[in-house]
Amino acid sequence: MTAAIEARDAALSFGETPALRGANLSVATGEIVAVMGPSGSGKSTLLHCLAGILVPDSGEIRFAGRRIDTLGERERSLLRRDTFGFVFQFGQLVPELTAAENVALPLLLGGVKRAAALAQARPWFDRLGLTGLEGRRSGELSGGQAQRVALARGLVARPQVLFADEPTGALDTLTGEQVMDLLVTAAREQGTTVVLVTHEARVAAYADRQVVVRDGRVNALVAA
Ligand SMILES: Nc1ncnc2c1ncn2[C@@H]1O[C@H](COP(=O)(O)OP(=O)(O)OP(=O)(O)O)[C@@H](O)[C@H]1O
Repeated sequence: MTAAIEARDAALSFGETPALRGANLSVATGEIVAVMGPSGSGKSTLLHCLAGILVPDSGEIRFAGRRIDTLGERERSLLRRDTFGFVFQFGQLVPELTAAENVALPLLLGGVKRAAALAQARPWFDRLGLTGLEGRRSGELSGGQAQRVALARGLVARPQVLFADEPTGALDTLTGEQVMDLLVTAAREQGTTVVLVTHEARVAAYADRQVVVRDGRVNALVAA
C-alpha cells in the first residue's frame, strides 16, 4: 500500500551539523505515529522535511507516493496550505485575532469567504470544550485552551496529514493528556494521518506506533 507520508534515506545538514543522516519513515494513511528521541537527535528536522518545510540535501520525501522534495517552494507552500495541518508547542496563535478567527485562518488562507470560514470554525469550539471562548484573543486564554484552539486550527481544513511538534510541551500533564485525547479522537474521526514529535513517553503512548530518532536516523521503538 502507498504510504501517506514517507522519508527515504533523508539526509540534511545545517552547515557542519548533520541533523538527518539517512532517515527512513513510512506512515500509513490514518496512522498516528509518535517520533521520540533525545534532544538534538533530529526529530523536528525530520518533521519539517516530511511536511515540506525543509528540503533534504539527499534522499526523498513522498506524499501519497509522489515526491514533494523536488517541488518548488511555491508548490510546497500550496501543498502545506491545502493538504497538511500543523500544531506547534506554543500554539502560535495570531495574537491580534480572536480564537474563532485563528481557527478559521487556514480556511481564509485557502480562499473560503469569511462568514463561511467562521461558520466552519464554530463547531470546533464545542467539540474541543471551548464553548464561549470564540471571541477571546490568545492573551485571554489559558495554555491548555490556547493549545486546543491551535489544534482546532490544525484540523479545521480536514488536512490529510497533521504534523504536531511537541503539541503538549508547554502544558502540565493533565492538560496535555486532554489535548492528546482530543487530537487522537478528532484525527481518527477524520481519518487524518498524524506525525507527532514528543519527548514524553506518556504522550507517545497515544500513537499507534512509536519510533525513535537517534543521531539523525529512525529506529523502531524497542522495549527496554
Ligand atoms: N536552523 C538550524 N540551524 C543550525 N542547526 C540546526 C538548525 N535546526 C536544527 N539544527 C541542529 O540540527 C540537529 C537536530 O535538531 P532538531 O531540532 O531536529 O532536533 P530535535 O530532536 O527536534 O531536538 P529537540 O528535542 O531539542 O527539539 C541539532 O544538532 C540542532 O542543533
